[in-house]
Amino acid sequence: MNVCAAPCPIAFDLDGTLIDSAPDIHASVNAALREHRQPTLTLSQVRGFVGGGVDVLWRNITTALDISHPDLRRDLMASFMSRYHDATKLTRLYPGVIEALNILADRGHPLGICTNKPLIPTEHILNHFEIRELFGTVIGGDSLPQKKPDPTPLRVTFANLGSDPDHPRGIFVGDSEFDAATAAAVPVPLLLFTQGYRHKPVEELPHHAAFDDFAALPALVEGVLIS
Ligand SMILES: O=C(O)COP(=O)(O)O
Ligand SMILES: [Mg+2]
Repeated sequence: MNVCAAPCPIAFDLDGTLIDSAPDIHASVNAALREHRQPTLTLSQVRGFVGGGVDVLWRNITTALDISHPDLRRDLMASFMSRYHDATKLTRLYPGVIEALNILADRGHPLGICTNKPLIPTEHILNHFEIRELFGTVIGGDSLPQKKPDPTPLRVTFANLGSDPDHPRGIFVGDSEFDAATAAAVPVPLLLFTQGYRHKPVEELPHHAAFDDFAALPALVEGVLIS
């Protein structure tokens, strides 16, 4: 595992890590399904489909609803995106996120976003919560040809934050199987937020430390750093 000295680049996942966005994703999915006279899904079903980006979300939805026609799938995704690109009404920051980000920024750590959410809704939600300026780089699910769990987006995030591209240094903060696999592939330490959209028990995901309250994050970051 690569170690990092302060100031250390810190990359954050978005959905299920900084924000609880599943209610807005659920609402946009169901509006698209209704528009095309399809059955709707529960919040917990949709929450379980988040993490791999929009293509994975809709692959899961069409499998669950047994929708096989490619034209219908394309129309559903277009209808979804027309709502999702600026959906913020039902989305909340997890408690303590702003305070933790400000503490880490004040300590001089360069901060970035590495999400599988497409860039347009990502930028929209960061601006909505007035936290966009805290991040030196924002890599979305459609910013590069690769998505998490491919390590490339996280490597690019750290490189954009000043890390040597050939020897990535940094810390990743995320919530899911996708994030755990990505951090392990770079490799960098993962700080796992346990209140997000993970499927498996915490013990089954490779991680450096786990936390359920953002108030604990600054101390966990300090614990990773070499002095
Ligand atoms: O939108 C998704 O499916 C995943 O987004 P995340 O990478 O921020 O968890
Ligand atoms: Mg996530």
